[in-house]
Amino acid sequence: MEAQASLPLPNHTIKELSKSQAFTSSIPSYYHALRNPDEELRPEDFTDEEIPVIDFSLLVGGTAMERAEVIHHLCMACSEWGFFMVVNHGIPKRLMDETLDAFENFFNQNEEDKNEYLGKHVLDPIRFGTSFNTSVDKTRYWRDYLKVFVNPEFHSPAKPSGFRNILFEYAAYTREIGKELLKAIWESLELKTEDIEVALDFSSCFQIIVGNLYPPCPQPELALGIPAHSDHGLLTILLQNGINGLQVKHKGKWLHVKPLPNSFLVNTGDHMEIVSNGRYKSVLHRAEVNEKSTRMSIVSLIGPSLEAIVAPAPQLVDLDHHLSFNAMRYKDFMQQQQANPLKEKSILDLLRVRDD
Ligand SMILES: O=C(O)CCC(=O)C(=O)O
Ligand SMILES: [Fe+2]
Repeated sequence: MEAQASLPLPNHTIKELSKSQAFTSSIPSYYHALRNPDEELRPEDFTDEEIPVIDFSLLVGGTAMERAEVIHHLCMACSEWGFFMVVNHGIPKRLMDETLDAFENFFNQNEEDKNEYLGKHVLDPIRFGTSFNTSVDKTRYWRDYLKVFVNPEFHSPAKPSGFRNILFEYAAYTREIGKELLKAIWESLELKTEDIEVALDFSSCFQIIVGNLYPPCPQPELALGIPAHSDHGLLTILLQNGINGLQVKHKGKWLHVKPLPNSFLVNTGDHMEIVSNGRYKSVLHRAEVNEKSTRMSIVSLIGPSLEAIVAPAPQLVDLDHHLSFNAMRYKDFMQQQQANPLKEKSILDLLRVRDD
C-alpha cells in the first residue's frame, strides 16, 4: 500500500462511481487499501472459529440462574473475543427491515439532498460523506456513509419522508438493548451499575447511528470498505442487509463474520477497554467489499456522555492490575479519532500507561 502525497478530492460518491462504470475493470491505486495487486491471499491469515452467541431473552426474562449463565458467557465473549452475536433481542423484524430501507432511500436521493450534510465538522450531528475522512485519508475507501447523533439530543435529516420516525424508533430500541447488555457486562466485572453510570454520566449517554453503503467494486480484492479499526464507544450494535463483508480480528487472524438470521452483531469499543482497565479489549474489525452486490450496514454505537472524563474504574485497579489508561474527555477522544486517518487502535494507544 503506497501512501499518496495528496489524493484528488472526491467529487463523486462511491454510489455514483459504481453506477457510472467509470472504472469497469480496475480502480485507481489510491483505492488499493488491502494489499499489492501481486500479493497472494494467505489462507493462514484467516480463521473460521465460531463467534459466541448471547441469548438476550434469558438476560432480561430468564430465571436468576439463566441470567447468571448468560453473564458468565458474556464475560467469556468480552474477554476472549470482544465480539458476539445477540439473538432473541426482541427488536421487531419489521423495524430492522424498515431501518435498512430508510437508509437505502436516503442514499438513493439525488446528490443535492445528500450534499446538504457533506463536508461538515466531525462533531456536527449529521454528516454525509465518502471513504472515512477525505481531508486526511491516505487511502480512499469504497464506502459512502451517513452519521447521525441520536442521543442525548435526537437529530435526523428531514428527508426522505418517514426517515426520522424510523430512525427515532430504531435508536430507542438499540439503546435499550445496549443499556441492558452494559448492565450485564458491569455485573460480569463485579462493578455496581449505579457507580459506573455516575462515572460515565450515563443518563446523557452518547449514541450515534451510522449507515454504511458499500456499492459493488470491480477489484474487491484490493479495496476496503473501511480499514481495520476499533470503535470509540462502549458497545457497537451492528445490523447488515444480508450481504456479508465484516471481518473481525481474533487471536491475530481475520474471521469472515456470517451472522445468524435476525441477529445483531455486537462489539466492545475503546471506552470499554478503558473503563475495564484493559480486561475487555476493543476489537479490530474492517469491511471488505464485493464485485456483485451492494452491502449496507447500520451501526448503533453507545458511549459515555460526551462530557464525561473517562478513566479505568478504580475498583479494577490494584497492585496486580496497574492503571492501564490515562483519563480523557470522551468528546476529545472521539474528535481525535474522527479527524485523523483511521488506523487500528491509534487513539486508544495514545492513552496507554506504560509499565516501566
Ligand atoms: O460495515 C461494517 O460491517 C462495519 C462498519 C464499521 O465498522 C463502522 O462503521 O465502524
Ligand atoms: Fe467499526
